[in-house]
Amino acid sequence: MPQLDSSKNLLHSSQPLVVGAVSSAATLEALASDPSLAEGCDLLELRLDSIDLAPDESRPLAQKLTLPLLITARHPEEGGLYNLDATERATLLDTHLDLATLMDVELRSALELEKVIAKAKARNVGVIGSFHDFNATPGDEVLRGAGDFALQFKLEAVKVATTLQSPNDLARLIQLVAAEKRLPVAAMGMGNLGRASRLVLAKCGSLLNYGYVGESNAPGQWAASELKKLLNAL
Ligand SMILES: O=C1C[C@@](O)(C(=O)O)C[C@@H](O)[C@@H]1O
Repeated sequence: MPQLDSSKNLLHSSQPLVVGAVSSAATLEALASDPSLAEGCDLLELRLDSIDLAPDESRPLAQKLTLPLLITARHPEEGGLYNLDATERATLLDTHLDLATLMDVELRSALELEKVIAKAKARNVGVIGSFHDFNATPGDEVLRGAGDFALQFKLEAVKVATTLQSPNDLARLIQLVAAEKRLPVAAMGMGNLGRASRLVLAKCGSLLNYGYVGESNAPGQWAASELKKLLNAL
C-alpha cells in the first residue's frame, strides 16, 4: 500500500513519531502477514541493505504493509550490511521508491546518490540526510554541520545517531534538537545511555524515534511498541 501519508504530513508532525526498524527478511515476511506486529509504529523503516532480498522478493511483501514506509540502504561505514557499493544501494532505493513516503541517505552519500535523491524529490518522497557514529559522539561543530549539509543538499530533514560515552554527550544531543530550527531533526543515542536518550530526545523535539520490530539492529533501541507506550506515558 504505497505512500499512505504524505511526506510533508509526517515531517511536520507536531508529535514525536515512532519508526519501527525492519532489518530482516523474516520480520518483513511476518509483518506482511500480520500487521499487528507493527503495534506502536507510526511508520516502518525497511533496512533494504540488511533485509537482503532481491527487489522482486521484497516488493510484494512491502506492498502488503499498512504503514508509511521509510526506505534505507545503509552505507557500510555507517552500519550497513553486506558491503554494498553506491550503485547497489541506489538500485535498492530506486526499486522501492514508489512504495516509500520517506528515504534515508547518509550525508556522506548525498553526491553519489544524487540521481535517486532527485527522483525521490520528483515523487514527493521526503529525503532525510543521516549521520551515524558507532563509536562516539563527535564535536558540536560536526553535529551542527550535519544540518548545514542537509540544507546544502536541499534535503528535508536531518538525522543523527551517535554512541553516547557520557551524560555530557547526551546533553549535547538534547541541545542539538532543541536548537535546530531550520529543518526537522531526529537524534538518538546508542550504547548504555541509548535507551534513556531515546525517551528524552523524543520529548525534547526529535521527530523520528527508532525502535525495532522483530530483532534489534542498533545498541540502545527499545522495541517500537514499548517505545510508543513509554512516550505516551511520559
Ligand atoms: O539510522 C538508524 C537508526 C538506528 O541505527 C538506531 O540507532 O535505532 C536504526 C537504523 O535502522 C536506522 O537506519
